[in-house]
Amino acid sequence: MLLMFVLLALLVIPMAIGDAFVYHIFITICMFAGLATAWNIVGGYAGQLSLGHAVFYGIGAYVGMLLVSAGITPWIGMFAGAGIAALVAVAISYPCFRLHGPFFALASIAFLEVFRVLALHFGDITGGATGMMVPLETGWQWMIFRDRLPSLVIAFGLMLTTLAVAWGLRRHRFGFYLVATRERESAARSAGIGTVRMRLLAVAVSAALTAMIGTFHAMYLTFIEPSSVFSLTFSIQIAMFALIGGIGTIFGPLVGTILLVPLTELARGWLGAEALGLHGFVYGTVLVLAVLFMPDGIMSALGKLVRKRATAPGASEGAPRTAESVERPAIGGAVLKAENLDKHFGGLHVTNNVSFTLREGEVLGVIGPNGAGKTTVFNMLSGFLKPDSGRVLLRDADGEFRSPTSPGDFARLQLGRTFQIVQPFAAMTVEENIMVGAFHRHPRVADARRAAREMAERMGLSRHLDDEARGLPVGALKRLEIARVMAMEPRVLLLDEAMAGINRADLRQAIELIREIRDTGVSIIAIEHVMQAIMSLSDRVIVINSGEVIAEGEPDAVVRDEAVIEAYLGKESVDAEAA
Ligand SMILES: Nc1ncnc2c1ncn2[C@@H]1O[C@H](COP(=O)(O)OP(=O)(O)OP(=O)(O)O)[C@@H](O)[C@H]1O
Repeated sequence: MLLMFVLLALLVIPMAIGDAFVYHIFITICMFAGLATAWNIVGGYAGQLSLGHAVFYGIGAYVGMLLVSAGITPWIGMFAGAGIAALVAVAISYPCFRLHGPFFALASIAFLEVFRVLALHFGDITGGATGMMVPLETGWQWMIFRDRLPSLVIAFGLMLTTLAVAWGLRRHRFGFYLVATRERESAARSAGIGTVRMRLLAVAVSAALTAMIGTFHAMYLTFIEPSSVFSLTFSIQIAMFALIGGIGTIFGPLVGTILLVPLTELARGWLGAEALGLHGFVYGTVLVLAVLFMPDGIMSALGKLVRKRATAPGASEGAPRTAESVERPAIGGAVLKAENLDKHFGGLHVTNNVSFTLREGEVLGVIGPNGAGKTTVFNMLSGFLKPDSGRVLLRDADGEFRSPTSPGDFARLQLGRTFQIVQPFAAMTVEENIMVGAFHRHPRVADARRAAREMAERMGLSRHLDDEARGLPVGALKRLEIARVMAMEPRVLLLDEAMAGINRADLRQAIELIREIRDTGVSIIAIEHVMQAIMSLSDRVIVINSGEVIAEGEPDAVVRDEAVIEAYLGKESVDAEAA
């Protein structure tokens, strides 16, 4: 409601005042709000801090201008520019996505400089440093007007389009995937998300929208030249509006722009004549204050003020729901086979000829001293590491054995894994975290939400549904990790120290929970140091020491094995005595 009012005001206020300068300010607000919102799809949702977004704005401006010079309307030029910008965005972002944080930002600045130099160099086409001017034909066809009102209407329309795209994206599965990728790339990959593809899509959409606004703005200014179009200051301004308003939020960039653009323009208007540069000082002071007092942006600060952490009606108090007792299915044939897995890290032989089989409906415990290579085996069983030799075979739903290679392939074959150090999507709510897993089986948002709520109830997380994952206690975080994976409805579940660091009450619940999961027919491999859990859950145990399987069998037999006592259990009891 408030948003409608604000948006309407952007159109009505300049019309009511009718002053050309006021029109100019509001056109600038709409343009920057659109640009900052488009930037936020990459910088906020996907977490790639681009400081070179003026590249796409410039492509839109130049393509539009060149086509107008050839007698083609900017309404077509706008889409041509968007298409070219999207292609350029994919081409230059693909190699840069390996870079994170400041390195990605630096690379984006480098590309901006390359485009500025190219525009100067190909002066025959772009007019070089002299710039390009539109042929002064007015009318809707050329997007050039004597009055300011039509330009405001177009800028407003472009801003609304961009906001609608950003809003739709964030609420769509794609938006969840983008934010999950930003928060924890490995957890996102284990949920079957093609993280590189997601980022490329984001950058393409963002670049296309930015270029469309670029075409419009070139027509509005009627003149462009390389240093003002491919400008670092301009790029930083776009990012700054989004950062101050609330990076990653849907409407933060709009709010940031509405507050900062009038301030810049008015300060320039009022103070520019009095004292040269003073407007920059005023603007800078406001930025510093905003960063000091609202480091996560205005929208986050407002969100914290109004957020009510309401308890969902009928929510359980944190204990996993006890399921009606289901008869445990009989253990079946092989479902996963590790064959002669060998892995080196430099000179370190981390796993040596590791082979074992997991059978359907079985719980296979994996124990061994710290640094034995257990997690490395898990990483090979889930596609995060490629073995130097050997292979992993996973049975698909039709009973055929396949040899998947990437985490996405493993996820598609219904293998889910947790991580030794929990990997929640910290800035997402508990519900959203579980939805990321649920999308695997339920592509529609409403279905995924329903499945996530059911899973939260089963895991005793209902009380926390609307809480951000970053604030959860350890026990709940461990349950959330399992909930996200279970929402994928896996047939094979890999648990990496799911019970480390939890208290006794939580431990009993966790053991019960894993029994329930097992009784639904899921085959489980669990790395665990908590012997109580290993002894009460495992049907079989394998012991890994120095990268080799040194024992395998029923839990009671394995713990009496001399080699196991020597390598693992004995050492632990000596440690316990010493403590
Ligand atoms: N990416 C890597 N690069 C180099 N060495 C690694 C890498 N990952 C693991 N290692 C080393 O490989 C060995 C096995 O590590 P791994 O994490 O598989 O052991 P673990 O049995 O899971 O231990 P823990 O019980 O402590 O988790 C260790 O010596 C570790 O330092």
